[in-house]
Amino acid sequence: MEIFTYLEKYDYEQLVFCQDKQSGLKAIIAIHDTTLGPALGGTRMWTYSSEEAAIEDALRLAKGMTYKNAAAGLNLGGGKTVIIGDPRKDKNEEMFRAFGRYIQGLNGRYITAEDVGTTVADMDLIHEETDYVTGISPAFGSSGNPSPVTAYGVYRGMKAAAKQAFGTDELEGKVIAVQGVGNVAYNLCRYLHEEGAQLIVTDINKEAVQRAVEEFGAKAVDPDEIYGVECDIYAPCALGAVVNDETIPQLKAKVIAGAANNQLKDTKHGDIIHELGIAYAPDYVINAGGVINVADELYGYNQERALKKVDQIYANIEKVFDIAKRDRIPTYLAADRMAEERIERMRNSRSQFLQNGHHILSRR
Ligand SMILES: NC(=O)c1ccc[n+]([C@@H]2O[C@H](COP(=O)([O-])OP(=O)(O)OC[C@H]3O[C@@H](n4cnc5c(N)ncnc54)[C@H](O)[C@@H]3O)[C@@H](O)[C@H]2O)c1
Ligand SMILES: CC(C)C[C@H](N)C(=O)O
Repeated sequence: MEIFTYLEKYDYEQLVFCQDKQSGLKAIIAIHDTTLGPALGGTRMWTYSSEEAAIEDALRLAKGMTYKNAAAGLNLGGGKTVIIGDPRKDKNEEMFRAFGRYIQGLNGRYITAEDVGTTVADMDLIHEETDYVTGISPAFGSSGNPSPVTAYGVYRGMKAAAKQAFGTDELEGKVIAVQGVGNVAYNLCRYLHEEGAQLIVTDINKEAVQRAVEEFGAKAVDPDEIYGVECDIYAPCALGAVVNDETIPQLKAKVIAGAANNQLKDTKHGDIIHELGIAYAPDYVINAGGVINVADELYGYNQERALKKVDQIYANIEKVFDIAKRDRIPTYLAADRMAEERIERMRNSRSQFLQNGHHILSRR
């Protein structure tokens, strides 16, 4: 990969490589765009097949956070970290402490939180070295694990998408196919079950499936079967790239609404499902509940205020569908337009002079 060519093409600001021999830390922090504010995005720990794959993932995820934060109405830019390693066996205290010191070195340009492979306990270790971390333990007056709040946002966004497809946002009696019943989807299933939806679930983790069957009366299917089941709504809550050439012909659902990041394998798949009349709730708009929740820590965490903001995911999904109808475009493009327009408006509003972000006389 020609790194500077790539950074220039997609307008990235900064790429930081962090190495600590003693702890084994190998981390890549990507900062995409800080027009709206400091870059906020989680830290993913994963066993990448190559360094290039890790760099690509960090870059792709950081750009995704720029769009997610902008579309959610947050005054935050987009960034993300990947740590190369196996989260089940390569973690140690020194690693997260060393990483925290690297974050501190960026002096607030980047703020981290949980992502796949990292936990609240990891964030607490980072917090030993820097304040630029969110999703730390509630014992610190903080917001803790973002997953249940992400689930609430997905639930609200799914209702808004259902309204587009079925004329009502009632989910009672609707058949919903949930792919992956991990941290987010377990909580999502609880909301859906409480509203009277019928659940079909799958996961490669048998215990996770069993729990959903026992607690929510869900029907279990094998991982490969989930795409083709008879259902009203398909909720991808495991992996990315699940809407692709192989899966689209199998889909019976009228709505796609789930937590997973980067659900469309390629943008052309967003065009295809649009032509098929499937109502797609763009991933980064519907799954913004976690980042909205952790971002509230920057104002002194208030759960009520955070959940009120997460509730707005319903209106944000409605807005995406309105833009799609107005401009006759697929919803994934409408979401991009919504995010990009906000960034541009804010960039332009900064053309007036302000001393250090404050009025020139404010230090008197
Ligand atoms: N946790 C959050 O707050 C948050 C926020 C935004 C987006 N997301 C995204 O939502 C998705 C789920 O996040 P999570 O925190 O619940 O992760 P998780 O790891 O707790 O859950 C994912 C589940 O998917 C299962 N899975 C993996 N491969 C599968 C396959 N091929 N078929 C079926 N199941 C499979 C795993 O066994 C696991 O139970 C991820 O894509 C994540 O990036 C999470
Ligand atoms: C900041 C985190 C809560 C971000 C979350 N991992 C996401 O992808 O939205």
